[in-house]
Amino acid sequence: MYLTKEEEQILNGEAGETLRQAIEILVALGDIYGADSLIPIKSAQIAGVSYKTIGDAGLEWISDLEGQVKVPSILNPAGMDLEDWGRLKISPEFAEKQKAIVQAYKKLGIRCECTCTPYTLEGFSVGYGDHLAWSESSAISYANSVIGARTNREGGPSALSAALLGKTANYGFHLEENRTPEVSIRVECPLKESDYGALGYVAGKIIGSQVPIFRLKDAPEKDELKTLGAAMAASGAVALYHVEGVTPEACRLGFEEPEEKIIIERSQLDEVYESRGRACKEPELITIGCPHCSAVELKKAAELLKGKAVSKETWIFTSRELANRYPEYVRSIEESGAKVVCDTCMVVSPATNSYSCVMVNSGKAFAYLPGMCGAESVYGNMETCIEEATGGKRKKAGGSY
Ligand SMILES: C[C@@](O)(CCOP(=O)(O)O)CC(=O)O
Ligand code: SF4
Repeated sequence: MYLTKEEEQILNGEAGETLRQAIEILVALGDIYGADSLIPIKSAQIAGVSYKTIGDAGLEWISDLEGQVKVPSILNPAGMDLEDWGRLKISPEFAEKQKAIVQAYKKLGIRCECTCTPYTLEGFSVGYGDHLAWSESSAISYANSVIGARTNREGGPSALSAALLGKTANYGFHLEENRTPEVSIRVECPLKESDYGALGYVAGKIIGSQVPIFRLKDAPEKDELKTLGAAMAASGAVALYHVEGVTPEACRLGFEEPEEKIIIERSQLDEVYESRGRACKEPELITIGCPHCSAVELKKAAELLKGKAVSKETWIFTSRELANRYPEYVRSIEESGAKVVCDTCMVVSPATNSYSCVMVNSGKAFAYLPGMCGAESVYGNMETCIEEATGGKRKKAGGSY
């Protein structure tokens, strides 16, 4: 791989040990994947924040790093709500470690709003064709597919290295030729909301890490694309997809039909919804917001919960910025007894590990909860999740239940 004189000096340790390590990681990846050079990036999104997933070894590594990131950089969800960790009964020991991890990242100049939907935040804009180094799989999929930006599936350490250098190795999805669809997926039935999560769950299992182009009957909304991509990245390893007539590259570049073709039927999606009888019958916990809820999703949850009371533990995850921007939605949700939780999620928080059956409206959470939290997962749309949470109960006049 070609390195500039300055990059050579960094590799020789002339800019300090942190940058030497960082460039070493990027050069190693570049050599493995055949990159010609390092290229500048617009931003970095760094996964590997929850103490539950990175542990003491991760904390130690980050704490030893020095210097400042060179591009706008932001963190993925942590293991707890950083302002109110007691509400999901996180232990003080965990909280101490988690705070230390976030502090260590902050010292490097990284924004500590912990979210997997950074593209919704003020001052973190991402545009078509931008090169990025992002590492949370749903955010990667959204940036690549829905925005038309360019990022590989970075790991936490490589995204952090890229943030510190302001560069990444030029291979994979940074190159136009690797962004062409390899398989076409036709779906004839109409799709709505959580159907896209079910579709992503089914599609990801079939296509693994291929780049698909979807031919759909309806044009999905942004949140539906978010949920589709998140699920495909979890049940498979899809980092980029196109939707004919919808996503920017499909519209601008007009791809040819790939040779490999798949048809997904309604019955395959129905099987995901039918998980309830198979896995567990009685969810003890309801979780919404994987990926983190958008303003539209928060509003919908608030409307569905208005005047109702939850009888089961119910957590709704979003970014702190959106929760602060829409206090009226948060109020409506919390008046029902449900909790709006920021900075974390049902997958990376240790809180979920104390439940054995969890209901979700996310194909990604559906795929990950058994492995990452030891809980069976049950799939439903947001309405069904809220019905399950409230048991159909309405709040009595005067506010008592
Ligand atoms: C589950 C996931 O969304 C977040 C957990 O990863 P981490 O704790 O940020 O390394 C990982 C991913 O899918 O990229
Ligand atoms: S909410 Fe879902 S998409 Fe976001 S970090 Fe957690 S598991 Fe990943």
